[in-house]
Amino acid sequence: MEYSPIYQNLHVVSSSPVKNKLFVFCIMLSLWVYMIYCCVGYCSTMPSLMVSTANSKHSQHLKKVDPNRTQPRLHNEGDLESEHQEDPLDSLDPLFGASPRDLLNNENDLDSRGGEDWDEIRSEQRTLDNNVVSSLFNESGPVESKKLPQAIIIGVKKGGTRALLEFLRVHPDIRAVGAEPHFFDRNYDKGLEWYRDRMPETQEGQITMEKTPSYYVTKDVPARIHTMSPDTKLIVVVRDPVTRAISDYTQTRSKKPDIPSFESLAFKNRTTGLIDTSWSAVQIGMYAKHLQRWLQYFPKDQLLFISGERLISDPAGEMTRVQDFLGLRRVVGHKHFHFNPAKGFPCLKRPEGNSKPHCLGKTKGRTHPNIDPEVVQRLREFYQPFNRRFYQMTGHDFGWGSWS
Ligand SMILES: Nc1ncnc2c1ncn2[C@@H]1O[C@H](COP(=O)(O)OS(=O)(=O)O)[C@@H](OP(=O)(O)O)[C@H]1O
Repeated sequence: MEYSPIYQNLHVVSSSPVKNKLFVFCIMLSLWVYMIYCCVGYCSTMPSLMVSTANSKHSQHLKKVDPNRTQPRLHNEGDLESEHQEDPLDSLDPLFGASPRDLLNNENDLDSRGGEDWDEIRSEQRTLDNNVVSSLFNESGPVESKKLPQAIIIGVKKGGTRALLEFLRVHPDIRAVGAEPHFFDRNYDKGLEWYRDRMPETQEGQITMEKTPSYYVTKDVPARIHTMSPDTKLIVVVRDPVTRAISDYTQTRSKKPDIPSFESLAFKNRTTGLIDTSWSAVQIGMYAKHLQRWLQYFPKDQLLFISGERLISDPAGEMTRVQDFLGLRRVVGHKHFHFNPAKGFPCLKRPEGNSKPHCLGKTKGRTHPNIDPEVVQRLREFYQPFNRRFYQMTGHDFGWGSWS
């Protein structure tokens, strides 16, 4: 017989019961060390015990990873329409008339593709739950099915909609599609079954959600959502309309660096100070106008307005309002947020463990260009009556100016 060192070694090990036991003991020891390592949060490849109690209770039922989710990608970290400027609220109605001049083309908005940034924190939790807990249940598991959304984040563009959706997706009773389906504005002819198919599977008691910020300003959308279900809960993240317009412009410029300056787009006539309300970046911020349309179809208490500013300064407080509005347990709170001073934003963290918080990617929080202060001031004056009306309609002062 040929000499084989492997055979020899195996033979030696298997022939000695003491060595055999030692071998098994070493393997067991390594496994235990690895498990402990995982439990304290340093491991992302093994089932973790870091899931919150509330999460684990619900996620027991989660047998599948959301097929709609993108794969994890980590990141560490006055009416001047007429020159007379009487009452802008009475005389302006851009959305019922001509379509906005959309130099800020949304079609290729990176955000439409979904919140890749924070997928890892959720999919990790849920996949692990699936692995560990599903084995404790019967083979077939609880029934899952795709449902039309019962709640939708309808706007506004650049308000903080992605952050809100990602915060909500931490909640075990919410399943949301990451990408923006744009069903009620761009894909309506595809039918409700197409729309339903975009949704993640849910179990009894879970809420299905999506976000498409252009809904808030699109003329036909309120009627269409009402036709789908008059009970749909609607969430709007609003932000100072001047900052929102600049953010909107910044996003477009990042894709089309050659576009004209903000100042030249904002005015119809810079000398007279006439604001160009046909520019979508200006038009979107006339929140009161858009709200009028929604209130023709939905009662006020079916809409929740979240402050984009507070979503940054007090994410837990705003999340409490949203969870209450949706009739959910208050699961997402202070312990899920870590403020990242370098980014200037709250990032999501696991309640336990010491893994790194997860922040939104670099398409959020871009540096805004410096805009001529006179132009900013003129825009503030322009929005003043719209803001005031919006505060009256919502019963909430969002604090976007000293006049309030
Ligand atoms: N936690 C957290 N992390 C990062 N960014 C945050 C966060 N909360 C709110 N924001 C603000 O969200 C702004 C983008 O808004 P949206 O997500 O609604 O944009 S989009 O319409 O979906 O493109 C984005 O606007 P810009 O700062 O102008 O880029 C952010 O200010």
